[in-house]
Amino acid sequence: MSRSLAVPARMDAIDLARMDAAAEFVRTHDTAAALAAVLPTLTIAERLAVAGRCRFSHTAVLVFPHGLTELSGALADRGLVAGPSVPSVVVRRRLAQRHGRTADRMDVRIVRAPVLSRDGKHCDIEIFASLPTADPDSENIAALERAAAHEQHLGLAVTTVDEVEIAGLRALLTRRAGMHSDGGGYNDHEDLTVLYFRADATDRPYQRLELHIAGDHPGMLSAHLAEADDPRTRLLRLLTGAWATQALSATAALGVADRLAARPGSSVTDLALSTGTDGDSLHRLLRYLADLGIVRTRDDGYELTDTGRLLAESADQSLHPIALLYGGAFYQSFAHLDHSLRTGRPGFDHYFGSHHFEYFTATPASAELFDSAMAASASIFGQVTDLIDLTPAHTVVDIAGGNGALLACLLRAAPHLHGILFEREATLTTARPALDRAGCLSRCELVAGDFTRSVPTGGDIYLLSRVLHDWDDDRCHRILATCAAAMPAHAELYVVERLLPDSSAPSLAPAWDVHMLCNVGGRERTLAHYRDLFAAVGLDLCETQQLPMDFTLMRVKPRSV
Ligand SMILES: C[S@@+](CC[C@H](N)C(=O)[O-])C[C@H]1O[C@@H](n2cnc3c(N)ncnc32)[C@H](O)[C@@H]1O
Repeated sequence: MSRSLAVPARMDAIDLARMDAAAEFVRTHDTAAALAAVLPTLTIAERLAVAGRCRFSHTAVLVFPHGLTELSGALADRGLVAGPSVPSVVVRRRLAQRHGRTADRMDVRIVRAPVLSRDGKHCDIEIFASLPTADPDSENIAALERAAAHEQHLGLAVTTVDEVEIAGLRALLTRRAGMHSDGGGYNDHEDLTVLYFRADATDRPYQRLELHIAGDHPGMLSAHLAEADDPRTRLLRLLTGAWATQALSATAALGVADRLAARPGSSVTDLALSTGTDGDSLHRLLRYLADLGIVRTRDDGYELTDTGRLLAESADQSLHPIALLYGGAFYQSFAHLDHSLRTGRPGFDHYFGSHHFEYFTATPASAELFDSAMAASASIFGQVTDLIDLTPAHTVVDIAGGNGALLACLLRAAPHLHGILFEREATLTTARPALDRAGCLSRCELVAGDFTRSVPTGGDIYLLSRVLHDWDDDRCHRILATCAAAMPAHAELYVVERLLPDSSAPSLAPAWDVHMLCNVGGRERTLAHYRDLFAAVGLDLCETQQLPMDFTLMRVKPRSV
């Protein structure tokens, strides 16, 4: 029953319904269920890693009572007991910033009311009570805040104060769970650091998550706040993606990365002299590269970060050729994405006048760069080797295997194997010396041909790595049909591709799908799409295995009759 108040209630039906929903959520969830609800894109193992370092502690709402008496009454009406109030620091400042005021013109208190979670653990609903002030706009602000519900969140109490573990948690939330920093702060009244995260997805009961950490952690907090861009800043950062591509590509092309790899701590003067660049311009580039996380300062010079090291040609599994390709031909063609969007045809063909395979054939230097760029992802190939049982096989046929990097991995892992590299004549020219350098040429047959017409028969294992995504469904059917026709009944086909996720899970595949649209004329696909392509030519998808860099290995077999 509602209590009679001396003044009419200020809290409205929205405030009360939000408090009810917050309490009900706590009663019906435990830590595992709460994490599943707000972090649906994490794998079970990742959620277990979060649960190992956090416990579900509260749900939070912002409401607008006249004062704490009205709030306590509303809580009592719901069978809840208001705990003592504490001044809010972080939410008060956020409210002030949103409405262009100084924090001293806002009065926000934190009141917690205990509620047992589904597993009987002590949790709270955390209520931010924004009290009226002399500000003539108080009621307008209350209405705007009620409509936007900016402060609703689900709170996790972090059970570790180890900053490395907390950094790992932040990385899981931002890189794997698709959340981004939504600010935070330190409340000295409670000696608590809070880090807020927000997901743009609307398919979850709380879009915001709070990590609630005992003590003051200024370094961690400032790193988190630096990532909390407002939408305008975030969009501006995205719009400068082309600048980042060129900065990285120039760093690779001019040998800056290699010089830094050879001489970590080099001064700008030394770097400029050794790379033939202008000192002031190079200095400005290095400052941008530091912002991008590619270099960092050391004494009075610079050194590469782990990410930056991959730009050096000399690096193990270097991405140098990819930097040159993405900053070169594929950069120029990406400027014609609008053509692809209007016509469904590659911007590359529109700009260069021919399909990229033909263009690369006609310009051998670009062809070599393309083949090296493909081989630069060879780090995934090592893992493919571990996932295929090579023992019973005699012959591996790599269809459109580029310069033979994957085939060489398999042949090196299994000295009894014989390999066939099936490629276009032009690519075999660069593949031969590459296989020779890998020490595999003597066990390899190089066969030139067109995979839409026929491929070598009699293999035990067939490979199609990053081939199908180059083509539309009709061409894929043709390629797969020639493979199916050549494969003995016992043979297996292994397909490497990036799968489009079924959910909003973060993945490299959507970006590469647009790249395929604009540069190649192909597409990335979901697992179900691939299964249908295989089924249409009598092949069955048997198994999938996850590879690094969001690739998947699919095992496919001829359907037994
Ligand atoms: C994206 S690359 C993949 C290379 C390699 N499998 C890898 O994963 O690194 C696609 C390859 O398909 C080859 N290719 C294109 N058209 C072909 C055709 N009609 N017959 C055989 N190979 C072809 C290209 O030469 C190129 O090396």
